[in-house]
Amino acid sequence: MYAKVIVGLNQPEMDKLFDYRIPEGMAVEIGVRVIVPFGSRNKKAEGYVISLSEKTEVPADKIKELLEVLDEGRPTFTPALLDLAEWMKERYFCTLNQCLQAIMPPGIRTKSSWTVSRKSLDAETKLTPKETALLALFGERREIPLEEVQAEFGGDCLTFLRKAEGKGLLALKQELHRSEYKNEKRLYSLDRDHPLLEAAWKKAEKEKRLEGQRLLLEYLANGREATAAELKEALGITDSPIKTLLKKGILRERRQTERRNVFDADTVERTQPFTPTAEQAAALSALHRELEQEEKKPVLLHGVTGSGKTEIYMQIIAEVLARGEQAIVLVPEIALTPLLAERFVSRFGDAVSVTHSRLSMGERVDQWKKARDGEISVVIGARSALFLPFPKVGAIIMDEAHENSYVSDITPKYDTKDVAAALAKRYGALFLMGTATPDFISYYKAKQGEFLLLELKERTGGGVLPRMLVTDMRKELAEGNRSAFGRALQAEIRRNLEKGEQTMLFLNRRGYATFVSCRSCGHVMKCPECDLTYTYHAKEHALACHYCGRRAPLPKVCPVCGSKYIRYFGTGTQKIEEEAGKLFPEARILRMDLDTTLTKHSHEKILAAFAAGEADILIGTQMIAKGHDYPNVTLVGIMAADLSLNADSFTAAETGFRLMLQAAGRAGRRDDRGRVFLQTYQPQHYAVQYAAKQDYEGFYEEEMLMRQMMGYPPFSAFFSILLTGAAQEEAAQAAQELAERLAQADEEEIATILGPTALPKFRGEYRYQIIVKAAEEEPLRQLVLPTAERMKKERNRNVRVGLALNPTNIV
Ligand SMILES: Nc1ncnc2c1ncn2[C@@H]1O[C@H](COP(=O)(O)OP(=O)(O)OP(=O)(O)O)[C@@H](O)[C@H]1O
Ligand SMILES: [Zn+2]
Ligand SMILES: [Zn+2]
Repeated sequence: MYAKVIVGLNQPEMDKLFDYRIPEGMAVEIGVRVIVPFGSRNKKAEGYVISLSEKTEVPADKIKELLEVLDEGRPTFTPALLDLAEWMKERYFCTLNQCLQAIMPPGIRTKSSWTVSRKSLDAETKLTPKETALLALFGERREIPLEEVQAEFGGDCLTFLRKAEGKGLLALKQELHRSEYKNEKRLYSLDRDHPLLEAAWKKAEKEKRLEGQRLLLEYLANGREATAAELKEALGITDSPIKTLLKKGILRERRQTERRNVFDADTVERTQPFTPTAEQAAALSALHRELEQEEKKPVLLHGVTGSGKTEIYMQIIAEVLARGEQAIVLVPEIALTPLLAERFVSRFGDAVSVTHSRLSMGERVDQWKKARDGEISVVIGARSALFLPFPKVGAIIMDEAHENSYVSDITPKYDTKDVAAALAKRYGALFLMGTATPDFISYYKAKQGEFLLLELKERTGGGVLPRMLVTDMRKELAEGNRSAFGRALQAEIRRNLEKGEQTMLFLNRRGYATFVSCRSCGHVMKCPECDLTYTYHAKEHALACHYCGRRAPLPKVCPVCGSKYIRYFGTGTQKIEEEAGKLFPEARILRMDLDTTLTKHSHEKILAAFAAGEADILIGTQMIAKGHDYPNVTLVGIMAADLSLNADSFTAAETGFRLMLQAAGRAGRRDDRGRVFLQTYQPQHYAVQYAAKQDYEGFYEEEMLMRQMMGYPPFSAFFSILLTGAAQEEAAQAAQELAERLAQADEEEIATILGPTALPKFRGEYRYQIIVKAAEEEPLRQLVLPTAERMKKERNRNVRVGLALNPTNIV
């Protein structure tokens, strides 16, 4: 038998299947991880078995054998996940290896390291100056890590090293490092039938210096088992008596692996399903119908905040579990609080687990194994929860489905929504997206019939929507108020402090300090071609359009009103906190943003403290806008709606609008006390106008007209191509060349090619972007993919080419 293997090395030329013979007696299943020999020098590498075959084209004297099967032979990739990886490869223009890496739990991959060891030389050997320098690097050492040589002689010094190796100066050696993340305990107990036990005991009782042994024997005499740490703690002994008795065989060691629980289900009270409201019942019966279908349509559940979406998820999950299938609930990383997990645990007990990036690697691997081995059947998690190796998923639910964080930021840059849909199809599962503010592409697809659209328009408790009030910050400035707090908001915060009610203040961080506007008239500097906000580049003190590449100098006065109050917009949560402290010295203030939530659980602690009434005001970025229900919050201030409205993306207005609506959803969910202040320099902006009316449909219609006019998705498709390299010249040249080749390849002139545009350096690398736009996606793919592929293969590795289709944040 032969195994067809993807070798886990990240080089484009490795992106094909390699055949290996399966040695006699080795059990190999499709989807397992293996160790394979590789290349002419039989380096070792991790690989993934994609398929099995009776025959091979590789000649018998050339074929190599698998060295080892990992994970006790249990497959890492289920058939559905393998199939998904193939799909991702096509969809996201990357290698199969990259897709498999994205799917498997981070950190389990076998790592490899190389060392260089010195050989003794005979006096005859003539050394080149470079070789002398190399040997000097060793100093007194016999062996040094390859990295050290690379740091000295450059990343591609391998040829030189191989030559030196051939000459007998040194040897290169590879070592593999497994990361198993086993939570292994070593338990010690007494072998009570041991022939030497009696004698050892007597001796220990007699001799004072063997007091440790005596204590140990006594403690374990009743058949107890304990870890070394427990023994040392209980008896006040050192390691030495344990070691001595272990050596004699009087103590026995047993290894026990435990899968860590990340949730204590026993502490959560069980709840019963609610009787659905009329709206919920209608949605549920539509979902039941869909569940019965062989070919299922993705479902978009558009329900206002508090309309009972979560309850619907739970009732669907109950049905899926009853069929013996599993369910995956995706939530944005930041919304994944214990509170949310608890709601699911209260219904499904210890069938539920959670997984997210704040868990330790070991905890994550354990949850992954539990899914594989059928120990859990519901998982709530961030986007990687999709890739748990469940046997048969019956439903994939995506909460807060409008969220940007669902887009992966490392290769492959997948959109979780697309991947979830593709995976659901492979499982034959229901894919349910729930949100109060659907993103417009999804809403458009639903309206076009590609998704099934279900709507919930009322809050379950009959709660009313809050009052929305717009504050014109230009007017505040004109009347002498330079503060970030409008006067009306200040008055309402005071009122809330007096009444003991809570306030939330939102500040969007996206686009922080990157656009330029006039504080007198609210005019925002925009690219005249694309109608997208110019991004301010501080270094060059200039404006740049990240879409078409146009540049403009920073104006000294406002081109509309002539005011000198031109500035790049930006205020941080910290500044708001300072100001709030001065304005309301008696208030207890909490702040939640990236800085205050760096440590594990800090995010939950802040929210829990606020929920417990330990603060009057919570200031935060959009991370506080998600799905939390605080009955005592009656006032919400959106400090600078402009920040999101003016991001440099075609989705800026939409994103800003949705944020305003979500923030509003936090106010007064129980009664009619809810008030929301929308502070803005652009009160006339259509997104602000519609948000004030909480009119999702109205805004959607108008925004779609704009997009159609400007030719943005969903009325067009575009690729953002990013060329990245450490050497500026080289990256710029490659970008120029690719743009030219694309223009040449576009014989039928279906596409518009914008750029290359230089983007700000990122992690020390130069970046150039090309945008290729066309009316339809398929012909665009046909044009861009082969051209970019060829470029990738021809270019040396110094310039990387990354592709993204219709990214919402262009940069
Ligand atoms: N059928 C029902 N009868 C009574 N109460 C219900 C019903 N369904 C849900 N609820 C309650 O109404 C509240 C809001 O429901 P839920 O949290 O499911 O709404 P949601 O749409 O998911 O909210 P959000 O948009 O904030 O995520 C919850 O306290 C929930 O327990
Ligand atoms: Zn102006
Ligand atoms: Zn432009």
